[in-house]
Amino acid sequence: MKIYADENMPYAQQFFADFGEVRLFAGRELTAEQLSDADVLLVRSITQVSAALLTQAKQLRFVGTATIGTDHIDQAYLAEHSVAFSSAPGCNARAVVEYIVSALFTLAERYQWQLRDKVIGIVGVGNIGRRLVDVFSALGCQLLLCDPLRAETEPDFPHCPFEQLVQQADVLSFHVPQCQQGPYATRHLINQQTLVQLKPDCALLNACRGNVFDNQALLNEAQAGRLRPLVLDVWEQEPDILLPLLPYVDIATAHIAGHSVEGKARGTEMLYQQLCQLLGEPVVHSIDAFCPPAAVSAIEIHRDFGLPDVQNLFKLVYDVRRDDALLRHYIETQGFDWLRKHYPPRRECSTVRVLGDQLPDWLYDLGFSRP
Ligand SMILES: NC(=O)c1ccc[n+]([C@@H]2O[C@H](COP(=O)([O-])OP(=O)(O)OC[C@H]3O[C@@H](n4cnc5c(N)ncnc54)[C@H](O)[C@@H]3O)[C@@H](O)[C@H]2O)c1
Ligand SMILES: O=C(O)[C@H](O)[C@H](O)COP(=O)(O)O
Repeated sequence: MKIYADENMPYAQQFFADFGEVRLFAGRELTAEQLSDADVLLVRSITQVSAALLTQAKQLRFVGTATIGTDHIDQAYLAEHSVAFSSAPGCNARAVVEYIVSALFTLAERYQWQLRDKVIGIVGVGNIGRRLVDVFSALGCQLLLCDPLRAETEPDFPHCPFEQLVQQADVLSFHVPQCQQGPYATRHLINQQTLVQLKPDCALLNACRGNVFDNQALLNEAQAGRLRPLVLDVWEQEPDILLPLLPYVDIATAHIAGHSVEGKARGTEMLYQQLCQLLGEPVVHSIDAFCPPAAVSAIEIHRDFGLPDVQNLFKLVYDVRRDDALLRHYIETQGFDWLRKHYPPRRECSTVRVLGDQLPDWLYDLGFSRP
């Protein structure tokens, strides 16, 4: 069996070598010719799996993407050609949550906010949005949730229509899939018109897909002197992002919100489990055997613990300012894809056990492990 895997998919050899030869490829450079003998294709978000790419892949049985988003996959084509498909829902949700929490802690410090005074709007309450609700509820923040699809099927879902959210929120964080058309299209949810309706200092965070925000509209607004806190992990036209926007962005990163060691490894593991199921093989590998130990795996706390302490504890695990600094330093010399390929290891809060007496439950709701 020939297994083609993106070179940025961690542990691909370890998970898949039992099934055959694992060949690594550069995500944006894969050609139809290369896939002529492929049985399995494993991609990340930068490979467009289209009819054109698969024209010569006559023996392809399985396509997997080690990501949550699936907008780069022509799933209808795969179904028509009886090629099994799997994504990795939820694999890096925790990493994105920790990215957003770190970003909001940074903004709170920079603009002297009390997070509890802010109305936080979450657009898209799926795998990531739900976890954010848990975390921000644990921190005592006020939340408004917008997810019209959930509202349709869950009568108790506390849906706030987007138009209302735009007017009321102090912070808006987006966690929707890329969807170009239809009643729930997400393209340019933030555009010239919605920007005018927002509170002037409403912070905008995008860690889902670049074209959910009209980047040129953000630039126009900023160049007209209307500045607001901005956090962008994803951009229109990656990897060729709108560089003039950069000076106006508080936290700018290279589509790495989900790139924790665990998030990426879980993505590979989930595809491995799917392939085992397809082939009727037992699951014998797990990321526990492959992920290295975290530098800090336990801390002890023996006193009252408040929000400032949590912010410091969070920084011990992940501080998004590191990734912002890397982007600003390297974007023009090395480029967007280089930053992603050379992303320094980042662990999730779950790798740190917090020990101590009478610690509040909400500490663990944030993702830290119990003793
Ligand atoms: N930056 C990163 O590294 C990174 C990492 C992981 C995921 N993502 C992106 O984040 C997105 C969300 O991830 P997820 O795991 O939470 O996905 P999910 O599918 O679990 O949840 C998405 C939610 O958005 C809702 N939704 C769809 N259209 C909407 C609309 N127009 N308005 C409001 N809500 C809408 C859906 O009903 C669903 O509940 C993914 O699709 C992916 O594109 C980015
Ligand atoms: O949808 C996702 O899961 C993320 O956007 C994913 O982490 C993107 O990263 P990539 O697969 O390109 O490394």
